[in-house]
Amino acid sequence: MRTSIATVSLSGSLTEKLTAAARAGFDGVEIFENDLLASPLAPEDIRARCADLGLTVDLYQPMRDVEAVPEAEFARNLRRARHKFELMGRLGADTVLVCSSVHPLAEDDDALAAEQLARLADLAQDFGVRVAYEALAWGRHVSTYDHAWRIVDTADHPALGTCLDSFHILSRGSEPQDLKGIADIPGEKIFFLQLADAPLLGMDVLQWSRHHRCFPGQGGFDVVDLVRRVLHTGYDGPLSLEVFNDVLRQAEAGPTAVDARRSLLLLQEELGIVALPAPATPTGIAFTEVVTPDAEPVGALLGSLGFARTARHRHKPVELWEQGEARVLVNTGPAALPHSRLRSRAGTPLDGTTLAAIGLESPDPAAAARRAEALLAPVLPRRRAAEDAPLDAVAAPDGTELFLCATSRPGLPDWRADFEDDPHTPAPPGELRVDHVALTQPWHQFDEAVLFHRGVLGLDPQESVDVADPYGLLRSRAVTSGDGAVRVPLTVGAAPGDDTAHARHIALATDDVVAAARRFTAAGGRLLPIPANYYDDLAARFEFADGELETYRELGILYDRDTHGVFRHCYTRTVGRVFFELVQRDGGYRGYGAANAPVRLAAQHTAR
Ligand SMILES: O=C(O)c1ccc(O)c(O)c1
Ligand SMILES: [Mg+2]
Repeated sequence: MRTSIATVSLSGSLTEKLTAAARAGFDGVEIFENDLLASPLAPEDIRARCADLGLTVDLYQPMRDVEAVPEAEFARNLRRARHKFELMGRLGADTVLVCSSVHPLAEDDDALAAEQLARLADLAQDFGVRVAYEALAWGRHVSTYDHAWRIVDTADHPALGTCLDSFHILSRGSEPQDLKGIADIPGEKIFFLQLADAPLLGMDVLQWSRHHRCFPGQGGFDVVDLVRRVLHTGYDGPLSLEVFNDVLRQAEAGPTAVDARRSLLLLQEELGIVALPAPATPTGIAFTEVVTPDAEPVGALLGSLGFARTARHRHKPVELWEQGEARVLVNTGPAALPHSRLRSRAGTPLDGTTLAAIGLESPDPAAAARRAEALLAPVLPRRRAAEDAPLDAVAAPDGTELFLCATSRPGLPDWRADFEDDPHTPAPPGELRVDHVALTQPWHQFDEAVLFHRGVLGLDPQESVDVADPYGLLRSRAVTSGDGAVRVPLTVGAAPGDDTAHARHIALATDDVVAAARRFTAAGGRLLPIPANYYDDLAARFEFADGELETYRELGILYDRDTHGVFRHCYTRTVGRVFFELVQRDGGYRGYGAANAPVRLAAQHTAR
């Protein structure tokens, strides 16, 4: 099906919006009136620009407060409409959206609304234009799609149809009986279909619509079900995204358009109208990769955690550190350089150390890369050098490199083959494995990141939680594989220069966090000190065995429980923007210690 996007969903000038939409592969656009009014381009130039970019102008919108008004008022509306229909001819747009009136003079009179909309449609017809009437969820008298359709049906005019908008419909209720009426609308009378999702918030519907819409798959509405119902009517117009969102208004148009189109591809895949390579959900973490200008502090930290440097890359400045099943690459190559230009909030240069890549163990690396590419993820060069193994890798929205790995699997390229073992240092027999890898995200990319990890990698998003940081509020949402072998909490919300809240971390699972913490400190490692107040509160909330709480207090071990089990965890100091966590997950505990995160974040700010 054709896909379209409303210019209001993208930031920048009209030209920037059009370019971004075309580059992301959209077939058309809805031109929002304000974008046209603010553009220095004449309508004919906009039309030509769209044609050059391969875009059709699928809708001009909105016309407001047209119907069910006193005759003198309606005469003025027709005059206004004539101007707009002329403009649409110059623009090359054949459909105009009229949203249901919020005008104080509008009357609760369906017959009048139908009669006036028919007269509007008469005029539109003279200009070769069609009118699509849409119920705003907060319309004064018409606020539901079935009411708007009844009026259109009564008007019975070939140039008048309805526009369905998933937000207005689903924000008012999405029980099957609320949606049954869609089947009664003939497909050819649905002139347009606008799609938006939204998080389920208990708030005023106008504010919800104007500030919190998101792309399908990023909120809580069942947009797929709605579109399926609309397609059953025979509707064959475009699937068009109309997302009013405060964050997207500030984000760059190019990446937003890609995010938008990925959302539509996934929606069409669910509907069975687009075939994409099937997801090959990762089965484990093969490695994590830290880039750093100086391998020494990272190596010292890894050493205290019981890791040993077991191998080196054959032609790149990359070391492999191993302990148990956990593997960390330490890369001091050119990738480490751009980060060294980062500045902290205080303006001081940041240590560029960061977690820049993850190796995901994949059941089928090539297929996983094909799916990622089909979903518009940048595919990274398969070989960095002629001698390297041809590895499949793609970039996540934030630039994190995701290597799709087949570790020690015969017949498939093996990242491990690029490393030469140090004959003197075998991997230590430790017990650590990666429990989770926490990836902080740029503030404007959270919804995109969650959709990417779900749609591209096949990971399941978990509940979203808010975490208080001393200098902001962070939102955190983990994406996981069904068996928990891959767990990636995504976090966002910190000011860009806040290096504490932006630090990423690798959590290592152990069966005995007290023993692991003691080994770490005995090896010279320093754990993050946790305030005494925290332990006083723990004593109030839980009962502990004799001496247990004292041990946690002494080491800085945090404690949490859910309905399944118990979580004990502690943190190393931070190097640049990377730290480690030791975790003990017992009895099927599902979370990540979110209840403790505010204390941890405050302690990390203090430690800096
Ligand atoms: O918020 C609004 O005014 C508005 C305008 C046009 C639309 O298509 C819509 O869904 C909402
Ligand atoms: Mg709309």
